[in-house]
Amino acid sequence: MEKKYKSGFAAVIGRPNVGKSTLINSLIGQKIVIMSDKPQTTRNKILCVLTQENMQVVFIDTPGIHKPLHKLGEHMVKAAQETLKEVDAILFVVDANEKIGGGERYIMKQLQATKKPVILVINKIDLMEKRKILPVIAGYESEYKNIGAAENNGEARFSAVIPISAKEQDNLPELLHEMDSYLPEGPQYFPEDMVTDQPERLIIAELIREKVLLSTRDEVPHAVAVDVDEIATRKNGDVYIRSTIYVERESQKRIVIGAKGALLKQIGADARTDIQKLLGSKIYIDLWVKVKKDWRDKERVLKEFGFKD
Ligand SMILES: Nc1nc2c(ncn2[C@@H]2O[C@H](COP(=O)(O)OP(=O)(O)OP(=O)(O)O)[C@@H](O)[C@H]2O)c(=O)[nH]1
Repeated sequence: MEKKYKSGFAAVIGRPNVGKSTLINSLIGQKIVIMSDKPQTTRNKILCVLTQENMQVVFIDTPGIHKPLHKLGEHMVKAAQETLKEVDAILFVVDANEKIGGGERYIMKQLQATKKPVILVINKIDLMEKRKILPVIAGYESEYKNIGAAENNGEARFSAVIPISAKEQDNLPELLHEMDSYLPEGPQYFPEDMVTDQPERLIIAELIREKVLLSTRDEVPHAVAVDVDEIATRKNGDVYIRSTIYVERESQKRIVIGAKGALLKQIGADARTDIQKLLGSKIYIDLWVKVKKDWRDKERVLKEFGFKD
């Protein structure tokens, strides 16, 4: 019998520096994850789309989940938790060589609230003697259980534990094989060439969204989605980008546009600087603001990210 195609979302969670970007890059086989040292102000970020013969996985980052509460608004933590409730699996990436600390415990607590399959990915095993890996696994399992007992009065377990080296590309097929069992049957949503094509669009949208959030501060709290409607390269190499910023209310639209369009202009100018860095060409940017009440709906988000009907 022919095996059905599978597709879905996986969140990649872990403290800074554990190797999330390296893992994504190794999975994809080319460097498309934008490593940014800017503060993570956004809701979610598509890290990459991995297309294989039997499955397609969209890896996303949910910034709100890896930082302690005091550093972030509660609403961002909530937003991240909501996202995690919609993914099919969660990859919790840790550094095998680091002791379990407050950061990991904080994340594990969040993860238990999601009730989703969590795959513990123990990274950087190339830096460790093989015999020392088992105790690391046992350490995490017992912590997770304890947190589960304290939080939910119940036993909590990782769905799987996979030791890997993202850098040496060790055990990655096993990780993907494991993921396959958590993905639902579904179509190949994104075209195969997504890896090189779409992320650029998504990253541009992401950069614009970041500028909107930065320049409006908390006045349009995360009620913003950005679509890149058109990217056209002119004969001389300049790039024209038309993009729509979606907000949920008229009042938010007024804020984003600003007095005499000043804020929108500023957003465009700031975004242009970054996009120019990304694309390496001269950029013209045409920004529109629209009110769309239901963009938060899952369907809307899926569409935004290029899903077909
Ligand atoms: N030896 C070894 N080093 C690794 C491995 N994976 C990642 N690294 C290194 O660890 C450092 C951090 O890796 P990143 O991939 O940037 O980590 P990250 O989790 O994405 O970090 P943030 O973007 O800060 O959240 C880099 O110097 C990587 O080269 C691994 O499997 N083995």
